Amino acid sequence: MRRDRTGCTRHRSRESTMTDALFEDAPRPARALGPGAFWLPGWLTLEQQAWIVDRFHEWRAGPVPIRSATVRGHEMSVQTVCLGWHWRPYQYSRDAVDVNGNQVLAFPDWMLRLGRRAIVEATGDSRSGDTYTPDTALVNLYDDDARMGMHQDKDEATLEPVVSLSIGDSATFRFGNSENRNRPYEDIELRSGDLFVFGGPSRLAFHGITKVQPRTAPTGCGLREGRINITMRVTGLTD
Ligand SMILES: O=C(O)CCC(=O)C(=O)O
Ligand SMILES: [Fe+2]
Repeated sequence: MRRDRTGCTRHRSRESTMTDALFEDAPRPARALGPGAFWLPGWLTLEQQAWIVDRFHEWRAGPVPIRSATVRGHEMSVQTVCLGWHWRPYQYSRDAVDVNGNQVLAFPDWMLRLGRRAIVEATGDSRSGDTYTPDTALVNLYDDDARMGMHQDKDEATLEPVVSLSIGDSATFRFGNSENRNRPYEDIELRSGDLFVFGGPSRLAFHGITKVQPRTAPTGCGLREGRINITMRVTGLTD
């Protein structure tokens, strides 16, 4: 038994222990996919991921239960629960008028602090940590077959950056251009613990999830199957 770099416990044969030194997982350095778009692999520790998954189980139960939003008569394959403001295609409200009319849970303080740290570490701009004030989070749950088509996050009244955190199964994230959903785009694999930030000139880039890789969630992340993605945003709305 050994622990890998992410603290993940795995059972290993003697042979695989020997070959690890030869064929380690390639390192995944932080990188920019475009101006204002930053990918920081392995940003959350397994402990943080498991703690957030515990919170997710609280959120999904209510006061507004997790549900698949209906877009032009079709249910999305992803299920969503919101914090701070409730999102439905294509607007925000405090009350979940398309679910049960209840007010969504408040946006938690710890998530505000996490969002600020994410922005500072992604952009390298320490001042942004004082001003970035996300007031909503969309928490998406993907099963093996769930996808999210190419879209822009444009229901917010500001162009403040979006902070995205992934936990559980890996997924193929397609990050494109701001003109349309076609090429040029780049496909990257978002794994459990990865941070992705898009703001500035990339804030309105089209993006989506083309595939979830079942059974790739690392041991200890809190999810045995499926994928959670949290996107924090600044709605720019007031009551
Ligand atoms: O699941 C993801 O990584 C992306 C989610 C997303 O684009 C959204 O919720 O608007
Ligand atoms: Fe999005």
